Amino acid sequence: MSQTTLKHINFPKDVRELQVENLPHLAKELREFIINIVATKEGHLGASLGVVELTIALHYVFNTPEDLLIWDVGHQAYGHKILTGRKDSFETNRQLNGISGFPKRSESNYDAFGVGHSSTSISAALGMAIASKLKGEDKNHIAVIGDASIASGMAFEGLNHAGVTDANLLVILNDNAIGIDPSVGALKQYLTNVKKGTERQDNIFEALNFDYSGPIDGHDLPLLISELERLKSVKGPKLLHVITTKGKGLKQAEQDQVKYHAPGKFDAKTGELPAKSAMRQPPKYQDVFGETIVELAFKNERIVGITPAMPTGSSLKYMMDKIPERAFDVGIAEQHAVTLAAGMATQGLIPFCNIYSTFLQRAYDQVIHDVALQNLPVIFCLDRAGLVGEDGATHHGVFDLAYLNCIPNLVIFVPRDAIALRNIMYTVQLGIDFPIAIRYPRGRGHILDWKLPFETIEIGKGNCMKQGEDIAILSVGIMAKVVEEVTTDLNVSHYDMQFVKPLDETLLHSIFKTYKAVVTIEDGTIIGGFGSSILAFTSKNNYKKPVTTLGIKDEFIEHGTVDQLHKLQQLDSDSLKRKIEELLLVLVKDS
Ligand SMILES: Cc1ncc(C[n+]2csc(CCOP(=O)(O)OP(=O)(O)O)c2C)c(N)n1
Ligand SMILES: CC(=O)[C@@H](O)[C@H](O)COP(=O)(O)O
Ligand SMILES: [Mg+2]
Repeated sequence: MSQTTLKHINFPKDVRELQVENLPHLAKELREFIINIVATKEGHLGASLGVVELTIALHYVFNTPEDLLIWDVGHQAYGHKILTGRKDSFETNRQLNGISGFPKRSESNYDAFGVGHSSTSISAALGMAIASKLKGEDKNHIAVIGDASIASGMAFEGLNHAGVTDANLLVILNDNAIGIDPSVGALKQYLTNVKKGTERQDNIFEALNFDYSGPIDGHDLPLLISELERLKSVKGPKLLHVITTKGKGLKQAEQDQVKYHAPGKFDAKTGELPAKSAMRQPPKYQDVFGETIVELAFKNERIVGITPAMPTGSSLKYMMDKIPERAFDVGIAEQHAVTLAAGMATQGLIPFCNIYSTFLQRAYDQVIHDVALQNLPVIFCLDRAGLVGEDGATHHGVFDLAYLNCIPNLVIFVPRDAIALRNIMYTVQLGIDFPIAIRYPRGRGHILDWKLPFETIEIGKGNCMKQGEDIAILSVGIMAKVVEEVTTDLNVSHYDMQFVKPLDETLLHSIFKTYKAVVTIEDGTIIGGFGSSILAFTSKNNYKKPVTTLGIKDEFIEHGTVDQLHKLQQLDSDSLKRKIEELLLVLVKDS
């Protein structure tokens, strides 16, 4: 085959017909292709660069899609997508109406399982392997899982079960010694010792009845291929330990693996990131959290911070750097993070447990059973609430208001801006006798001067932002900004209710007595969220005024920019304005 392999490749036939000695050239082209597109279109970079050889080897050796290949998390699957029919659409990756950044069953039959949240691959592959056996089918089932993801409880549950089956399951541990941030925990130390050759006895995977092989160099294509060929004929659960370098092939990505996990735009030739803008910008909510917790923790020694594997993303890193003995990265372990916080709270500590809204879904029982039921004063800081943009359906933080709303004892606060976030953090560390969830979005707000002297926030109180006539718009969180834009032109009232729970009932009674109609707006699901609580309030109190509830509709929202998605959900200022004007017309007609 000529040197232009990727350009003319027709998958899978052409790849499988290549000589092994031609595969490194394909790997080189695949890397360049990924770098060139991610440099301009953005996305996850380092993880996919690290598994280029592994991707080629897997598709070369196994008969995908008949053999079922599952990528854990799926942020490393760009090479897989490009090789399996999505080369031409790859430039639409993560964009509105484009392909998803993660494997997705509806996108390709090579995507055996939909992913995005970590540590699901072993259970899913085991489920498929058991199904194949029951159906009498002879297939291979392969889960590729990273060193940070395999340390999660769910992965261990899968290993523990698989070890007592004769399922035809191959787990490939892609060990690059890093998650988004450096991997943590005793398992990480164990894997490091295995690599150094100081931990050859009592192999943890052999102890779980897996046929263990490795560690082998995951960039050595001939070696990978011969090892995978050998494993094809090994029966039962097996684990191949592969060592790779995250960011392989792009110098900067290898050197700064945290930044190049998902670097944004960069120069494809030099690997350089663009210079930071010199213009003063409003801070990211994450940095408001990170800087504020440090400021508070220096004064209040009972404050502790917890993150499950997202120190950089959440900015808890600031506290880990300044007060390391009170800031904990527990790895991809959301359930543990929540119950750890609960345990700390029983002993008088003030835990700020920072979890992305979407990942808290995994620790729902812990929130209910370990925190709320015991009414423990855990402070949940739920980052990435609302629509997160290009990560799409697996990552939007739109369910939290609904899934938290029904939990007794739990207070839910949604700051409208950075100052409110800072002030609620200040307020709750002064002392609370209930758990609280504070949920805020990804990225920057709009307030430049946010580091003002702290003020306390009265629990359960809303604010009147603008007094008008006829219609009251009740917002929570960053929707206040959208309402503000609309109410500059329209003579209606705006209330920032702040608390989804408890509702400010005194304020609500006065609103329902004053206005002809009420509109609620939130960046969470309409079902079960803030608006639904307002509807429940009206029916409980027998108010007959019309209430319009705006928010995320009853559907999974795909990927796109946050602005595009807000527009599609009619949560942008033009849509809100249209809605209010329609309502005003109806009110005029009815009067
Ligand atoms: C349940 C859950 N928690 C957190 C994340 C965020 N996350 C995505 S990738 C990642 C690190 C994965 O590391 P590893 O498994 O070692 O794969 P690598 O990136 O090194 O290829 C984390 C923490 C997630 N996707 N799912
Ligand atoms: C794959 C994954 O789950 C993370 O990499 C996630 O994309 C991080 O999101 P942020 O960029 O919002 O931190
Ligand atoms: Mg890793």
